[in-house]
Amino acid sequence: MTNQTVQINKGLEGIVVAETALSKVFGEEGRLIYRGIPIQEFVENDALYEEVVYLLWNGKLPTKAELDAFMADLASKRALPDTVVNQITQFPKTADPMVVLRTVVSMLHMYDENPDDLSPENLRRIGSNLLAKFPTILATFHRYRQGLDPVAPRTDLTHAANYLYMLNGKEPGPRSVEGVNAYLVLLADHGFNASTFTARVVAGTQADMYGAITGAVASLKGPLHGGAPTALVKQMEEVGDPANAEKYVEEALAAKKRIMGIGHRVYKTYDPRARILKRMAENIAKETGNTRWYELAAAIEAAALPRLEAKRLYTNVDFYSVPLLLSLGLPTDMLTPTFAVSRVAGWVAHLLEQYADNRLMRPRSFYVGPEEAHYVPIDQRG
Ligand SMILES: CC(=O)SCCNC(=O)CCNC(=O)[C@H](O)C(C)(C)COP(=O)(O)OP(=O)(O)OC[C@H]1O[C@@H](n2cnc3c(N)ncnc32)[C@H](O)[C@@H]1OP(=O)(O)O
Ligand SMILES: O=C([O-])CC(=O)C(=O)O
Repeated sequence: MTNQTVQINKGLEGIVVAETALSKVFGEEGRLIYRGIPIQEFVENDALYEEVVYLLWNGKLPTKAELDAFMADLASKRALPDTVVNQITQFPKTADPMVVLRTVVSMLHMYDENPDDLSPENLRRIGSNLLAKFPTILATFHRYRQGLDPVAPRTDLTHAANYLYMLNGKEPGPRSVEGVNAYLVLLADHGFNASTFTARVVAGTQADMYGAITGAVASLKGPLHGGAPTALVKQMEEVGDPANAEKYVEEALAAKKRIMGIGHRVYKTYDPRARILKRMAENIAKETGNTRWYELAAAIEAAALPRLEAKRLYTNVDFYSVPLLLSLGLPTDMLTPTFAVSRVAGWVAHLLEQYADNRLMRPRSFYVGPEEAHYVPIDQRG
């Protein structure tokens, strides 16, 4: 093989490595379906996040009785072992919540009686255990770092409502619950995105599900993936006022900087989730009177898109998640963790597929180092 004959697909662009029946991204058309159902139908019908999780994990929408049982099971798994809560309260208060999440997910393997059994029933048990506990891990840390006691999870609230309740210590209003629930619904799965692929690579070695999800959280944290909102907040703060957006974007692009929340490996048009999130962010901004973030985002987008259209770069899901979640009162460093609260549904669903039909993931690299060199003893090296 020479570098003339080998085809190198940097970033695995366009490479198909497995089948999935979970979600399909129509990159040219700007459409997304979960098991055939267009994502906007879930939002239009006020579907609960738990319904989407059930759909992804079971291949069908739940009946009322199935949903009730599924929600009761998740709610019963929300609490963390006391030892884990104690450990979280030893972490540095300045820790990044994504690092806390990554660490605690890995730690939970040690508190599970049967963590390495890869049978489908056990994998479902672990998947629901993790999905149920993500909000509790984050809320426990968020309260501790503010010097507050953790709030025990409630079993009578939905996933979205309980998350907000544990973060803030008070029952959230319907607008916040609706907003967070819709956000969780929209981000639950997205083909072979980087964090999902990471999870599948780990599972491909038949390592445990805790390890695969730990890897997925690590991958989501990066600014080119789920970490983009944090970087976008920084850019918004630099812009400061919508009137500065044109100048800021022009200078940033001239300096070869990226505008965060713009561009996508698969979408060559506006991300359908961003369209919905934009509308929601605008409505919430108007309703709450907290318009700062929405106005900044809209001004940056208006300055960026005409300049980036020629490269087919459009608004992605991370962009309007910023004004939406900030207007709902989430702190900046909880944006990416909240993405993880949603996406764990997809990770688990993909892992169920991967373990059920596994083959070790092992691509090749093209070696460009020297073909012949020799060991030199340390005292003879110059
Ligand atoms: C949930 C999610 O993960 S959605 C994505 C979240 N990430 C972001 O929003 C970060 C900003 N966006 C990006 O960095 C990219 O668009 C990615 C990582 C999402 C996709 O990247 P890729 O498909 O690998 O595209 P690649 O990095 O090759 O860029 C292609 C060209 O577009 C440019 N480009 C890509 N994104 C941007 C951007 N946000 N701003 C400015 N220019 C950009 C690149 O500089 C490059 O230009 P060039 O051909 O002149 O060198
Ligand atoms: O699919 C991708 O590459 C990134 C993305 O939008 C997601 O993970 O939701």
